[in-house]
Amino acid sequence: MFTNQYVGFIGGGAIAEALIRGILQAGLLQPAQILVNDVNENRRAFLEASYGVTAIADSQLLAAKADILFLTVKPNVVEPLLTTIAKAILPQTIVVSVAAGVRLAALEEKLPNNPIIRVMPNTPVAVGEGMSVLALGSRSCSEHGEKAAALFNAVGKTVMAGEELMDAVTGLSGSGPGYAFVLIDALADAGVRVGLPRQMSILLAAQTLLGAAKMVLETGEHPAKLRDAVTSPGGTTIAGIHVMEQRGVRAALSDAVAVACERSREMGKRK
Ligand SMILES: NC(=O)C1=CN([C@@H]2O[C@H](COP(=O)(O)OP(=O)(O)OC[C@H]3O[C@@H](n4cnc5c(N)ncnc54)[C@H](OP(=O)(O)O)[C@@H]3O)[C@@H](O)[C@H]2O)C=CC1
Ligand SMILES: O=C(O)[C@@H]1CCC=N1
Repeated sequence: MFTNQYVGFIGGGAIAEALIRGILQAGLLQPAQILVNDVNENRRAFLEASYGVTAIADSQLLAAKADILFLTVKPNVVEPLLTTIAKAILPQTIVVSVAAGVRLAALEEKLPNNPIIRVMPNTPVAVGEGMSVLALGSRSCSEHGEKAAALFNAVGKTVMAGEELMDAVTGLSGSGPGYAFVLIDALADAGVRVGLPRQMSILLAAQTLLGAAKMVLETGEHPAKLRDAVTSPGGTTIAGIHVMEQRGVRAALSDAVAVACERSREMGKRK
């Protein structure tokens, strides 16, 4: 599907690196097929040295070469960047924007000919366990969607959705690894508090969340049913869960997702 094709990234930061690492690890593309642009020369050199990809200092040159072009800059940089590359990009190039809050309509206005796809991935794409949600723009057909989905399927799970769900997706799975790292860190600290060595505690916390997540995905059971199976009557787990409920862990997570979703909405309104 990607033979003799170039995949370009403008913006070589955290999410671009996670995608490049995951895509190469999956063997979907060869390093020579990946082109990267970043304003920072050191960053370009780092990506070239670490992954064997080709760094291009001029974003217009990269845009002109890419068959699929990822926009992996911060949301406020997307529109000026599109003004810069609009004349250079070929009309058949598929543009994939991962910028939080940036609407398809705004992208399509700036690039009037290209098929555009808006995606919200997350950083676990770096280890093949990403969660990416794709929304097709008005000029994208199913073939464009399948091509983009193939890249994201290689680095995790993929769902197609309407753009109206993107702010909610951003609040849950886009930002979600951040919440999960806080939880793992907090559990690891808690383990240290009750006497576990630090490294062992981090392993126990991370593997426990990984195992629980895998059980939800593999059994298809409702998480509440799986939780019930851990909680022996009068036992340890129900004693711990009682404290979580008392301290509002559920409500805190609910508010975290709602506030992040709202933040994504606000970013979409910004001119
Ligand atoms: N990180 C995440 O978990 C996720 C991020 N996203 C989205 O991905 C995008 C990038 O986020 P993230 O990777 O975290 O951000 P980073 O700041 O890590 O990466 C952005 C990179 O782009 C560079 N840059 C800035 N301006 C330009 C330009 N005009 N041309 C080329 N490169 C430029 C930045 O350099 P400098 O720092 O010097 O300005 C930086 O290296 C955002 O829109 C975000 O919403 C989406 C899903 C998840
Ligand atoms: O924090 C952010 O704005 C980006 C979007 C989703 C995850 N990181």
